Amino acid sequence: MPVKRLICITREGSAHARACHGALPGWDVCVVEHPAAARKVLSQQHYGVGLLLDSSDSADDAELERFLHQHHHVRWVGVFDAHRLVQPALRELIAAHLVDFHTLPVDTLRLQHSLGHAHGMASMATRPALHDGALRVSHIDGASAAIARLRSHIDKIAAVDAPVLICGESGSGKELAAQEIHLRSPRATGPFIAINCAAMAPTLIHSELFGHERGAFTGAMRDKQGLLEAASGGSIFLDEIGDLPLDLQASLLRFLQERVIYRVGGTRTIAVDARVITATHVDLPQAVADGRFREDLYYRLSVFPIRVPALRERKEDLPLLTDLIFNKFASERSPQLKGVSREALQAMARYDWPGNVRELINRMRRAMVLAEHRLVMPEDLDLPGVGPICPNGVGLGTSRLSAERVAIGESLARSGNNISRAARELGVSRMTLYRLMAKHEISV
Ligand SMILES: Nc1ncnc2c1ncn2[C@@H]1O[C@H](COP(=O)(O)OP(=O)(O)OP(=O)(O)O)[C@@H](O)[C@H]1O
Repeated sequence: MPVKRLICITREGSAHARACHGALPGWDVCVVEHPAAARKVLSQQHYGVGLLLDSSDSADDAELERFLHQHHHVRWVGVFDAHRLVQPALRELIAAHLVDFHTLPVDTLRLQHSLGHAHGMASMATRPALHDGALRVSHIDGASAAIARLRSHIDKIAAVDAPVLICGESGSGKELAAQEIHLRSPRATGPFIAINCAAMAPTLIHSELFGHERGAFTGAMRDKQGLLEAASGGSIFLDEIGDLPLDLQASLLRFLQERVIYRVGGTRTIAVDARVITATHVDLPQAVADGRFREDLYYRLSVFPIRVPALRERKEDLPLLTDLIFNKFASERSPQLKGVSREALQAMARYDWPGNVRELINRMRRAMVLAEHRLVMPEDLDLPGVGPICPNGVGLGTSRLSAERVAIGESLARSGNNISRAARELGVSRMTLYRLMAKHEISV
């Protein structure tokens, strides 16, 4: 039987602590004296269950509240002096953060029972593939076939030292993909420099990218290295490349052909060894056709074109991404909030996410702060045009289809795309699940 691990916050030497330890056979207990010490332990090791023992000093409650808020993954059980239970702050803390509580003197059998229950619940919630850093191969999260394809492209492209052009809608993860290419490439130990060409003033962009020599223009008091030079040995990511002014397109083309640059006002060539990764959310071939983008540069940049799929094309990733966002921003959430409701996930699946993952992050963060229930509800997300499951104009058939698709997507995500496990969980045969996946165009 696997050892059950427990982190226990208690004052050393307390009689209650000794009594409780003796009463917990089968548990591997890590005892710490205060939340700060527990924080350190939890940053290094995973504990599913925690015990707050004999915290008889109400002056510590605010710190304890902050700590519990941050460590909501742990199922906490508390043991308190009965007379403290009249204190409103402690009552709120128990209601918001604990799965069970006991009063002193503790009934050890009952305590064992609630810790066992907490352990069972914690093990249900564990997703090793998400929590174990060693298993994470990418920080582009998603279990959909579209993301698997993207990761596989990135793997291949990373190894080859040629320009990459990343296309995709705003907020879909183009910069993340660029970082991933860099991190998986032989240049990973070199710099990764990201620039948004649309955000830079046209008058500055030339000297920012290529640098300048002293006296090149008014205010150029000394020589300055440009971002391309700074990226030597690593990669430079030029976001919104479609917005690069035409004269700079010529300079960039020259750099790609000759691997040398001229600083503004300079006459000597400087060799630069930087991989160029570019991204655009506009249709570059159209920009070429309109004369806004050089055709020769387009072909140079798009040796390896990759496309980051929009979130609406991979809605089966929503439960997993939502879960990750919830955990990442858990410290900002309203205290009573424990997770995201099935209804909210269903509403998300009916929304098209024009702002993609960035919009999902923003809506979730807002919902987590403003939510008034234990779970994020559809109304907390405030999704435009997404009414209740069966609003006017959306028939039962459509609602059923959408719910079916979400349920399949969630189940596949939970089972790590294991068809047999997902089919068992959904209560259908593997054949039926394959048929339903084909119907909803879900692939793993
Ligand atoms: N698959 C993903 N997994 C985890 N986080 C993601 C994923 N895709 C995007 N994000 C997150 O969404 C946000 C937007 O991503 P990113 O900046 O890479 O998008 P972008 O396509 O470059 O946007 P823009 O076109 O506006 O520059 C970031 O916080 C990023 O970490």
